[in-house]
Amino acid sequence: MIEIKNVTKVYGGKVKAVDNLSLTLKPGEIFGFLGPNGAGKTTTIKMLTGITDPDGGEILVNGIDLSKDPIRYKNQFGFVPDSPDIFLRLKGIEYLNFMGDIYQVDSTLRKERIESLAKRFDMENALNDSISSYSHGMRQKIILMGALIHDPSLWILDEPMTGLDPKSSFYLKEMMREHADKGNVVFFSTHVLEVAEKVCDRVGIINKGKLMFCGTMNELRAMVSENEGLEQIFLEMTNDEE
Ligand SMILES: Nc1ncnc2c1ncn2[C@@H]1O[C@H](COP(=O)(O)OP(=O)(O)OP(=O)(O)O)[C@@H](O)[C@H]1O
Repeated sequence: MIEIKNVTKVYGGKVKAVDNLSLTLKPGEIFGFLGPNGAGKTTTIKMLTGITDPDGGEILVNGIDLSKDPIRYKNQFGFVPDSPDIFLRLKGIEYLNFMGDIYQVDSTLRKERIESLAKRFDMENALNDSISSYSHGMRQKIILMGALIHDPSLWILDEPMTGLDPKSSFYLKEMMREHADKGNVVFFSTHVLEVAEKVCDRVGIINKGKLMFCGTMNELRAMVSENEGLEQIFLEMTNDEE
């Protein structure tokens, strides 16, 4: 469960990247966070993961307050950032073991998880190569595998489908569903409406730091008139003209 309460982030004293945002995500749901470029999605994710501090409001994951118990808080989630270009000098397997060490995953469990994730993402033959030799999609996959190695209850994924081939994207969506169905929460950002439409139980639409809509895809569809598509509603909600 994620509780974001009246959270605000202001950059440089003037850019309100996130403006009084409140969201509650319940166990069992895949939540898609949608918005155009610069809407405040990454800033929200950075606050949710403790990378940057909010200027106001509070955030709780599974009842744990980020500002009061940051280590226990951070143990609750696995995070995949939008840029997978980190630890390029490590081999895939070294990176996974590094993540396993950080999260204190014991060796038997670690081996099992690495094998099963590598199989799912078709990475079995790439684990002994250095990450710098990987394609963008493979880098995305190794980061994803590292984020899931401690089997966190909450998944936080920033633009997770970008760069994945159709097969991996399909498996990831399937894994997201399975994970949510076990009573966990999957929170991911995207600027692609079709992706959200296919996998989300609920979506939040953010523009200029403000939440414009939060509800199920059916509730969003109900707002669409006969002559409009979902895309048009999305564009209207995120239109820059006042
Ligand atoms: N470190 C920073 N310093 C100053 N302003 C920033 C910083 N990071 C983001 N911003 C500004 O905050 C606003 C929200 O940016 P953010 O990156 O959260 O949007 P986003 O929805 O993730 O966009 P995108 O889809 O392009 O990644 C934008 O106006 C952006 O220019």
